[in-house]
Amino acid sequence: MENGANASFVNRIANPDVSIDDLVADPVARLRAADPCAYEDRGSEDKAGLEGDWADAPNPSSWPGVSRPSALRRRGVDGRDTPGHDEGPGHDEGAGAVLHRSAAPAAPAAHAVNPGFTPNERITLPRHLYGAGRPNAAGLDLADENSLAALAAGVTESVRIRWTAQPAGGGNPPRPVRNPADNRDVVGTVREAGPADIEAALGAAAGAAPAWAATPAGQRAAVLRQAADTMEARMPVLIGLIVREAGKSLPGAVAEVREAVDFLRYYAAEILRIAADRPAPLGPIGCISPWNFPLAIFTGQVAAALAAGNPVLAKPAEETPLIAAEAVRLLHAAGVPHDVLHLLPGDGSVGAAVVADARVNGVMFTGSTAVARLIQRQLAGRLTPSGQPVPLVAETGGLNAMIVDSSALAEQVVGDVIVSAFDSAGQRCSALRILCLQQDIADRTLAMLKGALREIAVGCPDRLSVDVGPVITAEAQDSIRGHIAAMRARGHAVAEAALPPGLAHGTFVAPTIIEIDCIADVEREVFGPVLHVLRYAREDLDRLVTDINRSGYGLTFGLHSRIDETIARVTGGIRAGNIYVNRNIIGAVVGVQPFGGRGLSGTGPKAGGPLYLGRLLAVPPRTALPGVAADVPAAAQAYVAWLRTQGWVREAEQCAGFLAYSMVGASEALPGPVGERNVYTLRPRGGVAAVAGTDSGLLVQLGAILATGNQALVEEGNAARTALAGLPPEIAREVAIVGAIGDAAGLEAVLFEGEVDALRGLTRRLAARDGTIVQAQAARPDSTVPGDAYDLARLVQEVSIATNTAAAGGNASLMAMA
Ligand SMILES: NC(=O)c1ccc[n+]([C@@H]2O[C@H](COP(=O)([O-])OP(=O)(O)OC[C@H]3O[C@@H](n4cnc5c(N)ncnc54)[C@H](O)[C@@H]3O)[C@@H](O)[C@H]2O)c1
Ligand SMILES: N[C@@H](CCC=O)C(=O)O
Repeated sequence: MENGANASFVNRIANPDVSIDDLVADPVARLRAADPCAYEDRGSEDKAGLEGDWADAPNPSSWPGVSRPSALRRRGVDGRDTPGHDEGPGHDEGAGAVLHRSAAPAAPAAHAVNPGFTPNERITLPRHLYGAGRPNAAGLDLADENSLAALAAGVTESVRIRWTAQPAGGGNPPRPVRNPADNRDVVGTVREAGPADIEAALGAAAGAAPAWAATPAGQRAAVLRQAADTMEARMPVLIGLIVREAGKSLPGAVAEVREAVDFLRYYAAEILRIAADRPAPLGPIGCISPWNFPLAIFTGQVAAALAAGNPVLAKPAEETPLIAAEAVRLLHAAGVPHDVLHLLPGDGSVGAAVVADARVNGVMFTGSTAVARLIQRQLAGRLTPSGQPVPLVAETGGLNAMIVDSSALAEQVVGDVIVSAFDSAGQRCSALRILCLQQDIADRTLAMLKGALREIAVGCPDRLSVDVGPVITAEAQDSIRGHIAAMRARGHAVAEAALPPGLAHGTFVAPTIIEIDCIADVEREVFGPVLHVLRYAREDLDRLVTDINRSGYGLTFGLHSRIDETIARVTGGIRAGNIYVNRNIIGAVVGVQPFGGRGLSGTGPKAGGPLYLGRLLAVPPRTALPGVAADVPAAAQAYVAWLRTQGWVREAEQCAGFLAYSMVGASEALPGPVGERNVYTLRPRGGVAAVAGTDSGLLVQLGAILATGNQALVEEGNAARTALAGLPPEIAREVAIVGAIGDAAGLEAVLFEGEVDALRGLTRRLAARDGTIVQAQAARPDSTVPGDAYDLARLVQEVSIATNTAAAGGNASLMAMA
């Protein structure tokens, strides 16, 4: 079964009703017999491009465009006369006609090929993967001619629409939004928000906060679900807009709409899950999003904030305001009141004005690490009405690596690497930046990668044949090209794909591979189609993991290996939020692979994960993951016992509560497709500072820190430190006495108890630091319930591990089914 037995073959070989003759029958002959017209007249185009290389990849997450009908090469999916592009035959035909004539035949239904076929009831249908309460977002089969006809009609409609984006107040004079694949194509116009628009939106949002907070969770969830249904139904039109405004490929745009729909349904389900706690919202939230997921991330932030009962000031990226405006129109139409959700298009200055306003009680930001730090500095010193530092959820960039050892299957590695590095023209925070190949297999794998590089089709992404579209702006293009030129000048070997002619009006960058000598050769996140490749010796594996961790980023990480011990060792040692084993490292699915990083890559909580809504509430639910078994460290238990022996009765009670509510060490398998195992796990964060004005406060903080498996960092100048005298050695080991908290290495979070002015000062000191964004959490002054003084969810590190279980020898879980 090793090496390439696919799941259906494995399933059939285990079926006693399938004869040997049937099993070994030629599948092509079988298809022809089922539909004599199938595969006629496709000639040599069937073998063109990547299709032949990847079509059999067993990974369910392989490049979504691989099954595209290659007969559509060089032809706009909407039949539009796209200027400057090579027009294939028939470009002047109507869209439906073009697609109808050139699309691949729809695959015959399974029962037509195999008359005895009945679906296995134990294999969940895609729509029901996440249970009855949350339908999976519908996809769009780009190899099916009916789907393509619907897509063509939607895209054509999308081209006819005069897309606009503006704030409710009217905004500044209009400016055109151009297609990055062809700057002569004006997609629509945006009126950016001016100071009066921002002020009006903030005033209205603050005024609307009580009513939205009082709206029952069920009603808010219903509105989000309605928006999800509308968005799903409108998928083809939205795809047309996303492709033109953001330069996304057609498969990428399908995934984008699906992710947005999933976010809406996920957060609707989540608010219902925790509604019994009657969670109180924070108040107006600023949602600031990037251009690279202009619908999904924009919608995800907004949906979460709305679900939690907060009004929203939504600031999309300046490059992609049109799709954001359409999402807001859909949400308003679904029932979100206009004074609750405000679109504020504009550049960073609009975002900065929202962040600066005292009425804003939380900020959700996705974008660069540098801007996240600016926002933290702007928020420093401000507190919410409940006396907490204003929450900042920042999801930022990554220097993502993949390690491939000599046991990995080269063909599978190459497919996963090409997708990870070059899908979306490398413009994903999750994209693979550094590939680490074990020396023994490096030459062969690199040769295969360079071969695959030559096969990547770069071009205008409105064509199904195109794998890689433009980068977002001329500025981005210059910056990426500058990096490639600088690496070449430094003597690194560079291999570039060829750019086809006819792309002069777009901002394209050829997919590129650069060989490097060490991780430190890559100094920053290069946000484009550039893959760095490093060779390592087998005996240096641990050092390599350390070097990757040392970069300070921690977003995605990949490992290709067939050796279980290596998988356990590397996934246990790597510090990344999303870990992928024997598959590609992009395309996290909402609720399946909760997404987000650590260190320079983000603050958490993970988007599309169970802790997310808690951060958008004034008082988060105490038990974010009911029913999961934590693994509370022995030192934490011993600490509670010690407190009791010392007569700290109230403190011992509070800390015993922490033991009950700690989630550290918990692991949960999340639902997903067969052939993949998705485990969500909670690890200790690392160093957590205890900053307390009283002995009692410090003792309670220590209980929270130990209950979550972290190391306590206590300032040597802290007068309350004397309360820790006499700690038994097994507990004292978990406490480090440090100089200034702000300078402490490994600092991940801070617990605070004391005066308001001291808290304000602390937030300013934390914001002034470089490196990881560290936030403080103040003790709840009104806390009377044991385990309630601090939100323990903020002291754990969420990690998602997705493993392709079908990578070695087919899908064993299917084979094991009766
Ligand atoms: N971790 C994730 O989930 C994730 C997802 C997508 C993108 N990213 C990261 O985003 C970056 C690319 O996106 P980008 O170029 O749009 O990022 P960016 O930081 O330049 O901009 C992001 C948003 O912040 C706004 N902004 C800029 N300056 C601001 C300020 N001073 N105050 C408030 N808002 C301000 C921008 O207008 C935009 O809306 C990459 O680094 C990528 O890795 C991360
Ligand atoms: N969630 C997306 C990346 C978002 C950032 O760009 C992925 O998993 O590929």
